[in-house]
Amino acid sequence: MNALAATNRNFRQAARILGLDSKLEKSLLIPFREIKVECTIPKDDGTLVSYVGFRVQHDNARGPMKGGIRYHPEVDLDEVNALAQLMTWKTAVVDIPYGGAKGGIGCVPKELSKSELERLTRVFTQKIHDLIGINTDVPAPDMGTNAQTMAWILDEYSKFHGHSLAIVTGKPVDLGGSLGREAATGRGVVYATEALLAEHGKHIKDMTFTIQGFGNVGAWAARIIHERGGKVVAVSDITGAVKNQNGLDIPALLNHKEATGTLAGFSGGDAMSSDELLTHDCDVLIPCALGGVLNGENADSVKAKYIVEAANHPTDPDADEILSKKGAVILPDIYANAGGVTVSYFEWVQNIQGFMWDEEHVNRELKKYMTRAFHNLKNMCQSHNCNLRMGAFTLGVNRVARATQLRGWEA
Ligand SMILES: NC(=O)C1=CN([C@@H]2O[C@H](COP(=O)(O)OP(=O)(O)OC[C@H]3O[C@@H](n4cnc5c(N)ncnc54)[C@H](OP(=O)(O)O)[C@@H]3O)[C@@H](O)[C@H]2O)C=CC1
Ligand SMILES: O=C(O)CCC(=O)C(=O)O
Repeated sequence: MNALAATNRNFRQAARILGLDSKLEKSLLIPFREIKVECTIPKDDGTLVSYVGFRVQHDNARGPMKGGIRYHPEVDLDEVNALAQLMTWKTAVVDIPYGGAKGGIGCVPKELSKSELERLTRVFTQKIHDLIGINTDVPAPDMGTNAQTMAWILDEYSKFHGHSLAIVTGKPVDLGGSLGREAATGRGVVYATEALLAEHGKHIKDMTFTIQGFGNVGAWAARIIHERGGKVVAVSDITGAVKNQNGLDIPALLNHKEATGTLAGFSGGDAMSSDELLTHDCDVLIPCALGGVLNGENADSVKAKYIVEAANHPTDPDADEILSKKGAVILPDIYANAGGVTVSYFEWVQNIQGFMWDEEHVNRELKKYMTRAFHNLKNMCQSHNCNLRMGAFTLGVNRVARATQLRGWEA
């Protein structure tokens, strides 16, 4: 089952639990707008190459649509649709005044030079600039994109619409970005993990962690867990994995990755295959890379008791079922990784106010939003007798449904 079919299925189950009217259910499922554009750029050697870019705007009942832009070879319309829909429920789960959107370009960013990436980003922005906006749709980084990508979008968009700081979030701090946004998704994952573990009478410092992906989200999550005394026993990137049952020296690993661009060759641990990482012995598994990595083939071998979904849609429905039968506890993506979009909201607010918050204030507010959302989602689990994923879906879907009804948008 692909990401869109799985997301639709979770939404329909939540709609049933909430007893939503079938017309409202249908209208919440259909995306507001799907954009598909051709982006042709000259490569550095002068040859022309074309890429396909997408932006799916899923729902705007609760506010401007919000979501990242992904550069990855597997990006297609279905995947972007699923991710856009997840953004709608995610912004509602943490109760920030946004709808959901997502974008992407099917490309291999590591095979493009910096100037090719800049041209591609600028052409994509030229193709979508009149369909995004500070009060309509605000992009941000996702896999394969970063603060520099957002700076190019801001600059290109501003050529058409005048200086527009709030058109993207996750920008460089020197160009109106928020302090704390770069770390926010990983930090939010840690706050979410703390809230979950506290429910079970446990603490990060007594637990072992395995982390798939060592990019923005994975590296920040690892760093903060390590700072809090948690033992990170294995991590992976696209080249493979490294393990150490006594706990990896995360600052040394960050330096190694920064210096060499890879985890391979790190002397403070033993190499392991990426596939083995997911079934490695640990208390908490945190997928921070691609979707669908936990599936019917490997779920039964997963040893972690807690799975914290820092990636979007890392667990397919087969794995969901197998893991819950085994007694694993899954903290779902639309809550667990919502720290990024929450601090994106703080960035947008700061840009609109023309006033910058200090980092302590950002982190304090982030903790407040993540902790409150956890309690709200637990309440949904109790009142509907459902697991954490359905607790999060019912919480998010219910808020969007209410906003839709209040606006009088019901069919
Ligand atoms: N950035 C954000 O604010 C948010 C991101 N997310 C989600 O978190 C996930 C990660 O995003 P982000 O950290 O931004 O992305 P990045 O591009 O910064 O990092 C992705 C990481 O995944 C690794 N990776 C890619 N393929 C594999 C693989 N097959 N096996 C193991 N590792 C792999 C990459 O390896 P290498 O380093 O070798 O390239 C890299 O370390 C995505 O699902 C994204 O949607 C969710 C909310 C917000
Ligand atoms: O920060 C944002 O606006 C969106 C981040 C994102 O794409 C996500 O949460 O999946």
